[in-house]
Amino acid sequence: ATTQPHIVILATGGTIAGSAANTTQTSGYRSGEIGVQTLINAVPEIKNIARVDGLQIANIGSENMTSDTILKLSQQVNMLLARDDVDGVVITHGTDTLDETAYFLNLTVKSDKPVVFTAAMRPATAISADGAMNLLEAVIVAADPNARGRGVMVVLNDRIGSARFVTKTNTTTLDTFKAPEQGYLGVIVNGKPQFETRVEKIHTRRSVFDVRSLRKLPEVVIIYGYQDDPEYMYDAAISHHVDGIIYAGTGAGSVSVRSEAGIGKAEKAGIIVIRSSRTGNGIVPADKGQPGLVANSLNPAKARILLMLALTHTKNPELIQNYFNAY
Ligand SMILES: NC(=O)C[C@H](N)C(=O)O
Repeated sequence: ATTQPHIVILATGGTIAGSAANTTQTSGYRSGEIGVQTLINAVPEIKNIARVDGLQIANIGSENMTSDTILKLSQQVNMLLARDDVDGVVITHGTDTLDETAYFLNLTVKSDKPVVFTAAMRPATAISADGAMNLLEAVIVAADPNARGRGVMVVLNDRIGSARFVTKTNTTTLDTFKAPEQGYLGVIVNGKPQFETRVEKIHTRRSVFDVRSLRKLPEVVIIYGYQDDPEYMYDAAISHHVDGIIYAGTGAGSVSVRSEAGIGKAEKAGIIVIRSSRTGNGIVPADKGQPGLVANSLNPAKARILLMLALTHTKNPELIQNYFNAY
């Protein structure tokens, strides 16, 4: 069995490690209760696929994930994948902010070896809990040589999604991770991954972003656009000396007169502002006369991740826009 691939499972918490008072409870339970070794022991089938080690990074609901923790996670994954005796990693994570951490690693992992995020929608204590199959399928993908070089992946519900594109689209259902525009990278059928597409956007080894010795990420906040949205949200961001603002804009990133005034003030204060869309799909065009830079097809939360990384390199708006077009 020494010829089996060696996969390291890094656990951060979430519903996959959640526990509820009874078998029918699927909300209001506690996330991040069960340790990584218990998660692994619950899926003995993993032994047929790979030799696995577990590492507990955190045990939290992903609404409490922080920039400091994702930075440390990326550094840990880079160290693991640099080792000849590690073939891939699986990361268990809460679904609520999984797309943010996965996209951060998609931009900062310097390796072609597979990095696979997985999670669950039902706590481990529920009937038909999805965590065990998701963990097994994540290990299957991480152990597959054909999974190399595809960027960071998200495996849930028999699908392989790209961290660049998939996001949580439903509050409670099992098939919540989707990318309506771009679809999936592939599927897992009867324990075998079948890859169908590749991502064009730059990721992992080709990404210019290197956080291996970075101590702290810049601070970027998100301001939501809606009817009567007040200018004082921008005043608050400016007085807190944030480094960047993502505008989660209406429609194709349209800006109210009040937001326009706020964005103008923020830019005068040296803050980079990116217009994205609250619709969750489509590209925000860089129309003349509109303030700020544009997020391309990144949702507001992922645009925040890329802006934090871009700001570790430059404050030059043209260069930052180039990153948003390419990543
Ligand atoms: N399904 C989940 O994992 C939700 C949970 N609140 C989390 O993100 O940690």
